[in-house]
Amino acid sequence: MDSAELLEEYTPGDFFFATHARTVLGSGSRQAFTDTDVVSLSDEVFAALAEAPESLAVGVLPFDTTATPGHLVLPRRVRVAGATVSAGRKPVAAPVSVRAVPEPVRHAEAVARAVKILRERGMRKVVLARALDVGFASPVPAQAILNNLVTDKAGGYTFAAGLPSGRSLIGATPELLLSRFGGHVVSYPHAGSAPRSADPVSDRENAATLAASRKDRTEHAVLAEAVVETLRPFCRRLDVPAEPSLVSTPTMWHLGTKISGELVDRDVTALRLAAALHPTPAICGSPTDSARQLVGELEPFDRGYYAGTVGWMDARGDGEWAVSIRCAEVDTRSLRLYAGGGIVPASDPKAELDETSAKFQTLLRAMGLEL
Ligand SMILES: C=C(O[C@@H]1C=C(C(=O)O)C=C[C@H]1O)C(=O)O
Repeated sequence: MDSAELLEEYTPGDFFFATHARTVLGSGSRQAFTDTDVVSLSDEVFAALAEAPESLAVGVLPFDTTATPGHLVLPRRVRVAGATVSAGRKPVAAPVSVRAVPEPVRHAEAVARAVKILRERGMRKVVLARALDVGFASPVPAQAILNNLVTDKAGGYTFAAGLPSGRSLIGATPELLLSRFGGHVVSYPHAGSAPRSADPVSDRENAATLAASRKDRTEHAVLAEAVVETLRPFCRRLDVPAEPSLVSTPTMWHLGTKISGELVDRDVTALRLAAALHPTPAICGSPTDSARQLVGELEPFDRGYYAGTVGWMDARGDGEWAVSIRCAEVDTRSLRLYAGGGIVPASDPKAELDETSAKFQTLLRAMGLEL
């Protein structure tokens, strides 16, 4: 089966996950698992895969795994092909309404409050997000949006996943939470951001400024340290570059650290490892519990499955789990786009607001919108 056909066949409710190496399409559900205890969810799913070794488990974990259930399915039909080649962009009808939640100025105020609270409480980082609600006159063309994300090469992991509500999470994220193939594990945390520019000179300047930014390097170090600390007990060897590198998508520059290791115990599955890492300070903060609580205090909405993880696992326990950012929760005639950014005591509210606007561009471009 060719990967372009899998993309063409995607219908809302299906699971779709495309990387530079493979495209996975899961349709229908022969068994579904919905649980707020991620450890038992991982174990249940792994046990079910043992009974259906030719299948895959696919799905999502939410941002707040204690409040919102993880949702995984063994699809009725799983098809896997090579890297996705797209046949070209598709038109997306213009929306009839766009509303920021909260108002941009309120987001900047929340960032200013976060900066103050971080200093008062001695916290290192919190990630604050905002949303855009977009309404359409006719059903949202989810397949066309997914198609355009693939065509734009908008992120290393282009995904769509059905949610318990019947809605779908659709996006293209650059960030790998965890992959496991045999004893080999990789995590590629991203933190520290700057927008791309159409002008090559300012584009290079933005990248150089990011690479040299003390604030962004601190923000990144908090994340890389947390990922290393969580993976260390599971690994007999862990390779951690001393310096973050510059990574890019068509819309953003980031600082990324590619961490790879060899597992002590191959019985630890990809999903268990992803659940142990989640929520990293890329999307929550540090310390984790205080940051999660602060997110609840400062954001005027529930994140649901934004800033969670999306991916697949097989019967060997191998799999790939990406951080579910640069995405939208798609309903019948509306969708909600999310974008967040890491706040540290040295953050500037206006710059953080601009960073979320830049991050919205991944989805807005796929929808043919210039905002
Ligand atoms: C939270 C998001 O992105 C995350 C936050 C980043 C940052 O603060 O610099 C960078 C990459 C992502 O880990 C998002 O896109 O919504």
